[in-house]
Amino acid sequence: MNRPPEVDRAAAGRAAVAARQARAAVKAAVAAGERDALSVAEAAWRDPAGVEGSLRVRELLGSLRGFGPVRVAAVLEELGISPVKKLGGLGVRQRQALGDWLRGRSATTERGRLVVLAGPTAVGKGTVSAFIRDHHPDVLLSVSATTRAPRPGERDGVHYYFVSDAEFDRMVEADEFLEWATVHNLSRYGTPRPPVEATLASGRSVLLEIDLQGARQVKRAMPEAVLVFLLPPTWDELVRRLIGRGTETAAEQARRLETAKVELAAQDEFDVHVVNDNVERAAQEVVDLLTAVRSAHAPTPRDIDRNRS
Ligand SMILES: Nc1ncnc2c1ncn2[C@@H]1O[C@H](COP(=O)(O)OP(=O)(O)OP(=O)(O)O)[C@@H](O)[C@H]1O
Ligand SMILES: Nc1nc2c(ncn2[C@@H]2O[C@H](COP(=O)(O)O)[C@@H](O)[C@H]2O)c(=O)[nH]1
Repeated sequence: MNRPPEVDRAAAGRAAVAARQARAAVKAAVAAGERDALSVAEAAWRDPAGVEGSLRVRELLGSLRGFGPVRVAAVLEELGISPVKKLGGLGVRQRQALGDWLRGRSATTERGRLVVLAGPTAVGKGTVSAFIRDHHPDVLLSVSATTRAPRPGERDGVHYYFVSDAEFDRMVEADEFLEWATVHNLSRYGTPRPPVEATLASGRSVLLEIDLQGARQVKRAMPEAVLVFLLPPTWDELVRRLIGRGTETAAEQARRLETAKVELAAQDEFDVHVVNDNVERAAQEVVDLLTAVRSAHAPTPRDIDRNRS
């Protein structure tokens, strides 16, 4: 049966809006450093009719950090690509030229810093990380996956990706984690690898707020990562914070305090120690590590630590 033309027009309009939104999401992911521009181009060439394939080359270039219209136009001219060309419509030579250019660019972009924030339960890791997320949008705060249930007020994709045991198993099998661990002998937590890799490659810094086992795994996988141990002013204050937070049962609090003793005993494995007696100051010390300029004269984490003691 033939449908009236206005029905077809409405469906086509909805499809166009959806395609525009999908393209905008790809551009936003590249701009945020969550997707690497070369992998977007390669996806377009694998499937020219897909979302990436319908992205214009100038839109992809315009999503790169520091690339305004003038710089984009200059690169398009250098590569001999028309400003209206879509990624999926590039010929073999143009694909080669753009691919080489993107590869060369990522080789010369200085990688961002990876800082790992760990420390005993209730010391304030989440509080300090949230302060950094709210005041330093240039830093990517990695969102972990966990099998634990959300607490009141926690949102999926913001505080954690709340996943089932089966989904966590699948992610482990697919090697999707940079690190993962069973924490407090209870739930599993893991750092999704792709956003961390893409963000570091784009030159932005990444903060991981994870437990001791995860911190050790990251140091093995990426020795250049800076491990920060957050300390409470005193043991009694740590206990006060845990009980005052009121999010765990008495049994769970006792279990967490046992883990805390083990974690405090491992603090010498860390590059830097930060005492969380004041959230803003502790956050600033972590941010200084994330943004420190890497030059011959820049302080190393151990210098910063030494100067404080
Ligand atoms: N500098 C500080 N001074 C006083 N209270 C603080 C400070 N930092 C954090 N807190 C409080 O301590 C409690 C525990 O903080 P938070 O939940 O951030 O700890 P955490 O290290 O992330 O814990 P966990 O590892 O168990 O998730 C919270 O109630 C928080 O408001
Ligand atoms: N190894 C990892 N540990 C993680 C990760 N994300 C969070 N954590 C740590 O788990 C405990 C408990 O957290 P809570 O939110 O349940 O209180 C805490 O020490 C976090 O630092 C991760 O991806 N990997």
